[in-house]
Amino acid sequence: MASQKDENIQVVGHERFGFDSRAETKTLRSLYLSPSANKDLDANSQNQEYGSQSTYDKASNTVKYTTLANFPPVRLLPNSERKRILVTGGAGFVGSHLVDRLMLLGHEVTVLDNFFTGSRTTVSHWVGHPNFELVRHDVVEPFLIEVDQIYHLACPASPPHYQYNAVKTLKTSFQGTLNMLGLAKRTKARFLISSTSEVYGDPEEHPQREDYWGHVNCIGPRACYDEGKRVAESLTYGYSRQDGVEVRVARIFNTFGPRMNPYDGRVVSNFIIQALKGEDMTVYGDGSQTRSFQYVHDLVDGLILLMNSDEERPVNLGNQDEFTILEFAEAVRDIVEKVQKEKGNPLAKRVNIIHKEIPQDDPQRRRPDTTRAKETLQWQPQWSVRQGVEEMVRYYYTQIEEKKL
Ligand SMILES: O=c1ccn([C@@H]2O[C@H](COP(=O)(O)OP(=O)(O)O[C@H]3OC[C@@H](O)[C@H](O)[C@H]3O)[C@@H](O)[C@H]2O)c(=O)[nH]1
Repeated sequence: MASQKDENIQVVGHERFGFDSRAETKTLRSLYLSPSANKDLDANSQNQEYGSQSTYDKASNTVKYTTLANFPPVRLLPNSERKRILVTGGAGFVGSHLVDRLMLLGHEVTVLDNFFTGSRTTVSHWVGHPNFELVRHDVVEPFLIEVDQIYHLACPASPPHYQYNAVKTLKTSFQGTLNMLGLAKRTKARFLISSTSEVYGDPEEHPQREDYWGHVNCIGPRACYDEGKRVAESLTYGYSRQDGVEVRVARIFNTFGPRMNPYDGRVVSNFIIQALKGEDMTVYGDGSQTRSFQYVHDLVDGLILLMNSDEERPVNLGNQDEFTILEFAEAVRDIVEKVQKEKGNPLAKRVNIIHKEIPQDDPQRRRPDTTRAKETLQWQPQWSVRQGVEEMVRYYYTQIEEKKL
């Protein structure tokens, strides 16, 4: 897991396409990392005034919730620059990081979420802020609001979650996208959909470029998500051609970071939690299948750039560093051991890596060709996988320590 640069990244985001998305990493971290984990990564980190809404008391095994009087300072934007932004799935893993960024930048943000896989706690630090609104709503039902931009992220994304109720996943992808495109048409809002690398299925071309049409088993267990997202893309371009809706399509490759549901079954959270708890790490199959993992702040940078650019074609957003799953398991184990040692809490013995049956239709190789994102958005990931995994390990470490997991 060679890292390109492991220095502390102080600022994320860009000033481009008339939209300034820069934010200080320490401010973002204060919204999801505990003060001690934050200090470990950055000795100059702010003392957290707003990120921590609950305090765990070991002696009494109680947790104290505080209604926050303080919000993180948000940028003051002139009316002409302040946008009304809707984020569907805004209480999910990716959505909540996007919401943090858009809020810090000074925009008015409305989050729609049915909390099926998202959680109110991911955005609770903004509840009560005058620029923020949280609405429990399922996108399969119409929703009316006046907005300038729509980030349509709502859909379960982890294979066990999206397969749990396949029909609902398809309905969310189709009906939900139809409703949000209808809203974009009526309000003339710009519409961005979070599509996925899964539209390429088990790819026969490597790496995957946006003009590759994919290799999807339309009757397999993954089809509800893969075909759901494919039809969602078709709908999106239908509205663009027929109704002139301004559309943006992000094909998101494997993404990880803090606030990922630790039990959603995806590989990064599974491996970290298993290693932290001293349990066997479960590699599916022989572990020779590959993935390329991007850190969530890079994805948020890419989504905002894409939304504000002129690029109407689909754009891959992902990290190009490709690992076999077995290599990745070993790398995660090393990082977890490093953090445990630093915390003076090493495990008595190294966790084992064991093998389990590989799920049907599991893609064998996956790596994005990100030439288009580089050329049209001037975007490329700045976080190494190691930096991201380490931050995520520290996040889960304190969650376990504080008995939140
Ligand atoms: O405990 C585990 C979990 C997963 N895996 C393997 O790790 C690889 C990655 O699995 P994940 O479940 O994290 O993610 P997948 O790549 O299968 O799907 C993901 O693709 C891109 C996104 O759109 C979605 O978030 C998700 O569907 C797979 O080969 C899987 O079989 C393990 O070896 N062990």
